[in-house]
Amino acid sequence: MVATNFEGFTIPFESILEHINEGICVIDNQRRVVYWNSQAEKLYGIKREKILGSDIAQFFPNALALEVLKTGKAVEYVEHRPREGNVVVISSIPIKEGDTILGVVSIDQDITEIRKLSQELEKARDRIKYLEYIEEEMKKEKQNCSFETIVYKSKKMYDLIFLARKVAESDASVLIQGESGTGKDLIAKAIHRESPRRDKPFVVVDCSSIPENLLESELFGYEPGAFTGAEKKGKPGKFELAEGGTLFLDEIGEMPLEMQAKLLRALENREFYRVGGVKPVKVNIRVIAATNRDLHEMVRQGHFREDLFYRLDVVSLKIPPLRERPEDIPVLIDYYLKEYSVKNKKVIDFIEPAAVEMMLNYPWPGNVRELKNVVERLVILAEEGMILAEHLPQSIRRYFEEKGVEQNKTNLKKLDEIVAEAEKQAITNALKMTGNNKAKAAELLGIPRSTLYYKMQSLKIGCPTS
Ligand SMILES: Nc1ncnc2c1ncn2[C@@H]1O[C@H](COP(=O)(O)OP(=O)(O)OP(=O)(O)O)[C@@H](O)[C@H]1O
Repeated sequence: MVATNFEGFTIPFESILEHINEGICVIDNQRRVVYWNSQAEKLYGIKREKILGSDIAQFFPNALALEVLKTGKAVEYVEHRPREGNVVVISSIPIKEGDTILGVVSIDQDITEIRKLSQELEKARDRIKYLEYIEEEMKKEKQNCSFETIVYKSKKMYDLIFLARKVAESDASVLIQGESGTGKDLIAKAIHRESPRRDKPFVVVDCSSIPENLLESELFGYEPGAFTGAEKKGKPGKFELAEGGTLFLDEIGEMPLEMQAKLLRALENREFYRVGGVKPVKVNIRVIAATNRDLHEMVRQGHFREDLFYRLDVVSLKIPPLRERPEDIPVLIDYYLKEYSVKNKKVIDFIEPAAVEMMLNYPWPGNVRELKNVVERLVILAEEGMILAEHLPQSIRRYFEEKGVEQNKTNLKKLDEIVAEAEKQAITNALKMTGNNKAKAAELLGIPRSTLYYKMQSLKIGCPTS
């Protein structure tokens, strides 16, 4: 190796070339490898002793250096994949003396890691773009906050939403019934948002959470000084606050009977009295009521006024529980996976099939609310974008464990039946073979005679005719 002197200092090129990060290969004009540094050894896994002096084409038939040796023209930054998983960038420069080509030096830079990192970066960018996209889509849906936010695929829900959309255009009272978590609230809001009253208030009264003695003033408001502890100026009730819009009476089944009578009067006359008031207040509202109780049954038992029931139940919407519309489960899982992926900035790439299987077969007593919470939990617990069955809450896993035990019990019963069947067959055969001689049959079967009698009786075996 040539060394250059600079003011008496010999520059150790060999040592420098040995320690740089690029693989260096020099060939002479006979294509023989005359220099091969340690980085090239590492890069290509070929020891110096093996390659030095050999024709480079033996090791790299398509080596760029061969081309450069022919043309005498430098080629720079060409990407090359010498081995599976390796990416290098090669520059090959001819070594010339005048017009004569003496050889070629190639500088190979391993960019495998850089390439990997940039691919990761690209992937991360794609993920962010994906999350931004679904976030945008969901925002659009939420802005409407109408029927677009209701996720379903089942015929049952399709029919229900069809009816709800139709009724939204009218002013009819609506009674929404369904188990807790089936989406009564969601549908009530959607009806309001798609009704001509959409720009007016949607006022919610949760009849189950207001103490009985306050319910009247909550609904109808009160006049100044109506009762101790009341605000001096008096206060408008929910009826007045909903003027022009929709009053949503949630958990109507919890309303006390006495209050039901007052509510009925207000709904029929479209006017009411504030507590302590003497002047009737006129209102223009639409009423939507909801309950998870069986109102029909409550009417039958005298816990709910029949006249109020019919007043509210002009249009009846019964939301089926999730277990009765399993086709909705996958779309709901998908929807909430997207929602919580965005919220938690996590992309889910994989869900263990067992987890999906369990979610599809679970009866969801808490309906969509329960499913939504479970999916949120799964996204939070997911590691490296993977959701596993073990991430499901105990309640669901226990359900399947218990089901497994039941299953085993029935399998055991089957096993008993199989054994009895086999015994019956063996005894019948033995009796046939011995011409119904029970002593001989017992001997043949290797059991005491008493056991044979017992088995014949319990398995209801008569003496077979041959
Ligand atoms: N079809 C659906 N699509 C999307 N989300 C739904 C659907 N049904 C219910 N949800 C969601 O499930 C949760 C519970 O729904 P909601 O509060 O409307 O139920 P509910 O029947 O009013 O329950 P409760 O009787 O306990 O008040 C909400 O977060 C709601 O957004």
